Amino acid sequence: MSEERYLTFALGKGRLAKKTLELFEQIGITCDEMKDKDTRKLIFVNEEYKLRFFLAKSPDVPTYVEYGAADIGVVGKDTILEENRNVYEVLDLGFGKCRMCVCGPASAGELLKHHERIRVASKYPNIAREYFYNKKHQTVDIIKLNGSVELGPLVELSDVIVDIVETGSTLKENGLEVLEEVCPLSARMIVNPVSMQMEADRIRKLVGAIREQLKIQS
Ligand SMILES: Nc1ncnc2c1ncn2[C@@H]1O[C@H](COP(=O)(O)OP(=O)(O)OP(=O)(O)O)[C@@H](O)[C@H]1O
Ligand SMILES: O=P(O)(O)OC[C@H]1O[C@H](OP(=O)(O)OP(=O)(O)O)[C@H](O)[C@@H]1O
Repeated sequence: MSEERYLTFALGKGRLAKKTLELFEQIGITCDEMKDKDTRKLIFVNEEYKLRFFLAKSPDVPTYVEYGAADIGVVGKDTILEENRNVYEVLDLGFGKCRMCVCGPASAGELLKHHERIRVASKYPNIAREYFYNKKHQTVDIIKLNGSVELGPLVELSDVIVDIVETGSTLKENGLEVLEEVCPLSARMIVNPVSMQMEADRIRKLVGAIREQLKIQS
């Protein structure tokens, strides 16, 4: 009889990782080694269930999953939309809730209303392009930034930004506001299409257990 292969998980580093591991713990899947903040180890194994976990930069998670280097990934919907990889999105995990929004000074509202050719700064150029060109049919100039995107309008690099809003405090502290909502976001589970077939039973059981756990919590 062939030995069961490891099911590999790629988890986005940062805000979502802790919640993801908590959720796995609630359904009995533990990986204590991963909690050690000082470790330089990259891959963690749960021998009992034949699982492997690794943390990766969020935008790389859909890449690992598309190529099958990971069977399953957990990442924000923003990253899924931006990276547009060939993966199945199987579950909304319900945490990491926030919104993708067009933000700027109140005065930029007029520029949006009149479909002016504005400058849009964003860490998410593909989401910004999809929204302005395909949804709003508005020609804009998109400027890619890698963080602290709110600086864009403050230093006049851009008229508006497309960025994540959670509590709204970053906007408020910088005299900016939400002008339009692009879409709601939360953490999602994604699966490699081949793994979905080859490991159908294990993945179905896992997704079922998580879904039940999420129901209990809500
Ligand atoms: N306030 C928030 N700001 C950013 N992301 C948020 C927020 N709230 C929830 N999220 C979700 O958490 C995910 C991870 O965000 P986080 O900033 O921790 O990691 P990241 O995208 O890898 O960023 P970086 O590498 O720049 O730190 C986001 O992709 C998003 O789906
Ligand atoms: O509505 P809020 O609760 O204020 O959260 C939104 C802020 O958090 C994120 O930035 P992050 O902290 O990830 O840093 P970054 O700007 O370097 O990406 C996001 O890009 C906003 O700036």
